[in-house]
Amino acid sequence: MAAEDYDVIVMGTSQGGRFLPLDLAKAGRRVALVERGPLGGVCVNTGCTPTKTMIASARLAYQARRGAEYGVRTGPVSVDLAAVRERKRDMVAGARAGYAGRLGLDGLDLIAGEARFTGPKTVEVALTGGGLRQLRAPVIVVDAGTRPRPLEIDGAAEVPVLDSTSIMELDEVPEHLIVLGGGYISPEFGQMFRRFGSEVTIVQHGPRLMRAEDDDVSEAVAEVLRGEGITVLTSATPVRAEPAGEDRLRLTVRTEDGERQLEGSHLLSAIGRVPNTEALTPGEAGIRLDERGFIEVDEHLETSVPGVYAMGDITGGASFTHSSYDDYRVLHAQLVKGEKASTRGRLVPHTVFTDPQLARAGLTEREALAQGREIRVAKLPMNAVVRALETGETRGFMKAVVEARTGEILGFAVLGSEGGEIMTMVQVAMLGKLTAADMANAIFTHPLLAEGLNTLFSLFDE
Ligand SMILES: Cc1cc2nc3c(=O)[nH]c(=O)nc-3n(C[C@H](O)[C@H](O)[C@H](O)COP(=O)(O)OP(=O)(O)OC[C@H]3O[C@@H](n4cnc5c(N)ncnc54)[C@H](O)[C@@H]3O)c2cc1C
Ligand SMILES: NC(=O)c1ccc[n+]([C@@H]2O[C@H](COP(=O)([O-])OP(=O)(O)OC[C@H]3O[C@@H](n4cnc5c(N)ncnc54)[C@H](O)[C@@H]3O)[C@@H](O)[C@H]2O)c1
Repeated sequence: MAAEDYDVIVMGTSQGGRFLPLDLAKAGRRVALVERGPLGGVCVNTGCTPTKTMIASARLAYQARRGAEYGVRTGPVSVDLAAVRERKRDMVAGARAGYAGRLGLDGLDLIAGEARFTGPKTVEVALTGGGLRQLRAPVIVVDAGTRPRPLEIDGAAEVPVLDSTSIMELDEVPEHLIVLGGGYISPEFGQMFRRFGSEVTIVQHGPRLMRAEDDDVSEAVAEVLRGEGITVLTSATPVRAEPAGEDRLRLTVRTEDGERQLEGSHLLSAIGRVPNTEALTPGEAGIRLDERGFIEVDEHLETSVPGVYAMGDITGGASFTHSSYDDYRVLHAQLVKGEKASTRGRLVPHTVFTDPQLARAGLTEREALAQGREIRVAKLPMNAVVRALETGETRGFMKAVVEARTGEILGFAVLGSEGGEIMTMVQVAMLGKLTAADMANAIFTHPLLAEGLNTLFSLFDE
């Protein structure tokens, strides 16, 4: 079968995969866009959009139960998970349709199917509707993402194991949800389902939740979760799963005090993600993978094969929608505008959508010390922020790490109400090279959460 020639082939329709082909087609290139799943990738379909939509329902349930604290009487609160799911499905459908509506462009061929490399610049697509197509292009962009890491413990095949996608399709609130993992997904879903009414046990094999954070930060997150009635087990490794009577399962975990058995109604595995590289057969093109199976790229996002680029989670870097979107910026500059662009030195923040949110930009205290920097650290509990007191959202704290001599802000973490927004203010200050003194002396409106930043950064004056 003769190959069809294109200027560019893009695989995957996520952050870059959804914008880059449009830009390229508008610039007069002939583009093939190949997608094996629903349009929009993980973020829109099974990641950010649905989770944050469901988290909003969970927060409302939580707030409703706290009504009396604010002098507001509410009746008993119950959650209709099927209705929560419906709201989530509508949100996802809307986001997906919004993107699909923009695709009708001359020069852009959307091909539904699974792409695989057959050579450095040739791709075969197994069409969703049956049949094959052969494509060829001098430039190929891979935005094929990741999927949940499968649980590989004894008995995993004998019990239903939910992942971050299937758990959002439940229509009844689990009686007791056991969550494996202590990264991003586990606390977001753990707290969500606790607020929906489940008993929740989090099993984290590391000694702390969110190990990339400083100890005091991850301890505070665990405290918040425990405060809502979630059992958080750390240094606990799942070793075996088995059925335990009707609709129940038993999980054996290895802890420092020996083996322990947990019984629950549902099991969610959130133990990380693996790259979608198998189906892609990158070896056929000579594309080098790292030891974890992710695609190796340089600072320009070019793989070991010139003209073949990769972006997003499949490159094994920060796994966020905004970092994937920034990869798009880098590729847009190079492939559309013909400029040089790089991922080097970029400041990638993150926000975990627990309530309160955990957010960070820049270095942790541990990372700054490991770099041999002379630092000063200030911490302010959220209950010292007037707005937090007034709104009854006093859990958590803010933490700033600055260079001792110059006051340069090296890092900022917050566990607090609207933590992501607060962190972003400090991130902007970091981008603008403002110092701790600038933040201490700025006039912020009273009584905003932002005002707490005056107080936090003033602590460096003491
Ligand atoms: C539950 C959950 C919640 C999340 N919440 C957040 C959040 O709040 N904020 C945030 O920043 N990030 C969040 N993320 C992470 C975010 O979703 C990802 O970082 C982001 O989607 C990565 O985008 P990507 O460009 O790597 O591609 P992906 O979104 O992974 O999309 C890859 C696409 O490629 C397609 N594909 C794969 N292989 C092939 C092939 N061979 N042929 C054709 N098509 C193929 C797939 O079908 C998919 O559509 C969350 C993730 C999960 C799982
Ligand atoms: N708010 C957000 O930005 C957001 C939300 C959800 C997911 N995400 C993205 O999705 C990605 C995947 O999230 P995740 O939480 O699955 O992965 P993760 O890599 O963040 O965390 C995996 C967790 O599983 C634990 N673990 C690993 N193997 C285990 C095992 N065998 N048994 C028990 N625990 C084990 C690890 O110690 C770690 O705590 C993240 O990298 C993140 O970037 C982002």
